[in-house]
Amino acid sequence: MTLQLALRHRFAGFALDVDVTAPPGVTVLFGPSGSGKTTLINAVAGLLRPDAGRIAVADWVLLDTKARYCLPRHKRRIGYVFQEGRLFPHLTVRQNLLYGRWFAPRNVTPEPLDRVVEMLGIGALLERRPAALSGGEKSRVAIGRALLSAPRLILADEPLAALDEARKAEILPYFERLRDEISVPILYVSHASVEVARLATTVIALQGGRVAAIGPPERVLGDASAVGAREVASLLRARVVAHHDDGLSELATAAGALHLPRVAGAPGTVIRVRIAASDVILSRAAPVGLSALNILQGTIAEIQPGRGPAARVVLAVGAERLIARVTLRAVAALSLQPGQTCYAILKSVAVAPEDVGR
Ligand SMILES: Nc1ncnc2c1ncn2[C@@H]1O[C@H](COP(=O)(O)OP(=O)(O)OP(=O)(O)O)[C@@H](O)[C@H]1O
Repeated sequence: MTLQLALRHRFAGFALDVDVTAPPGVTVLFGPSGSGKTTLINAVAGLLRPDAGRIAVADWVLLDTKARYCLPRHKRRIGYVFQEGRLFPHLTVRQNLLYGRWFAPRNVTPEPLDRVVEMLGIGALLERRPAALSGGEKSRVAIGRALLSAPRLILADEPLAALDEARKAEILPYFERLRDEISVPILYVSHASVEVARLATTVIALQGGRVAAIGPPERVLGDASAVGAREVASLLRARVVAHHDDGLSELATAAGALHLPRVAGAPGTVIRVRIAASDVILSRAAPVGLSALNILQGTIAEIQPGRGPAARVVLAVGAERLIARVTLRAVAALSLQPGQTCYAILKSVAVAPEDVGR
C-alpha cells in the first residue's frame, strides 16, 4: 500500500513543504533535529492540522484539504509505537495487548493474538506487568499492542532512541519481521542511519522542512547531501555462504566475498550489510601483508570532494557500489582518478552486528 504525504505547513521561522509517495513497506523519515519529522508525523496522526495537503494510505484518505476532508484522529486507524512503549503499568502484558485489540473496528479482524505473541517472542511475558519487563521487552509488547488494533498504518516515532545498543539489536529483528510478514505500511522516524539501513524500504531524508532525497536506502545512504558526509554508507546485498569455526561468517556479494564477525542466518540467507564509508581504506596497489580480511578490487567511478578535508570515492566493485571516505590529501597523494583500478580494504570488525540485517 502506497503512502502519500503531501503537506505544507508554516510556523514562525519554519516551513514544512513535502510532496512524496512511498511504495509499500517501511518508510523511514530521516533527518537531523529540527528538520520537521515530528511536524510531519503529527499531521499524519491528526495532532496537527496542516495549512494544506493530502495524506493517504492507498485509497484510505486521512486528510485532503482541497476536498475539505479531515478524518478525526480516533478514526485514523494508526497503531503507535513510541520510544518509551507507554504501556499501562497496572495491566498485565496480556491485558495491554488486548487493550490494543479493543480499538480494532468491529468489522475488521486483527492479527490473531497467538500469531502476534509468537512473532514478537513475548509468550513467556503475558502475565507480567510492565514494571517487570526490560526496555526491549516493553518495546516488543508495544509493537504487539499496535498490531492488534488492526491498524492501516503503523507510526513508529524513534522507537529505539531510549534503548542501549544491545537492546536496539534485540528489537531490530522484530521490526524486520513486521516489515516482511505484515502488509501494514510503517512510517518510522529515526535519525540513526543504522536503522535506515536495516529497516527502510524507502528513505525520506528531510532537511529544513524539505525533502533532500527520497529512494531506496542504498541510494539515499550514499548521498552526502541527503544524510550528511559522516553518515554516508554503502548497503550491500549479501548471501551467507558459511559460518567458520573462528567466529567469522563468509558472505557472497556482487562486490566479492566478505568475512565478517558471525552474522545471524543459515547459509543461503540473503541479508543486507551496511558499510560506513569512513571504515573503508583505499589502496592503488594490491595490498599484501595486511591484517584486514576484506580486500575488494574495483574501479573508481567518481570522486566527490566534500566541504571539509574529506572526499567520497565511489568504487564500482562487481555489480555493487562501495563508497570510501578519505582525505583530499590521500586523493592527491595517491593521484586517484576516475577509471583507475583501486582496492577497497575493510576490517572485518568494523562491521557491527547492528549493521547486518535481513
Ligand atoms: N508548535 C510549533 N510552533 C512553532 N514552531 C514549531 C512548532 N512545532 C515545531 N516547530 C518548529 O518547527 C521546526 C521543526 O520541528 P520538528 O519538531 O518537526 O523537528 P524534528 O525533525 O522532529 O526534530 P527532533 O528530531 O528534534 O524531534 C523546528 O524549528 C521547531 O522549532
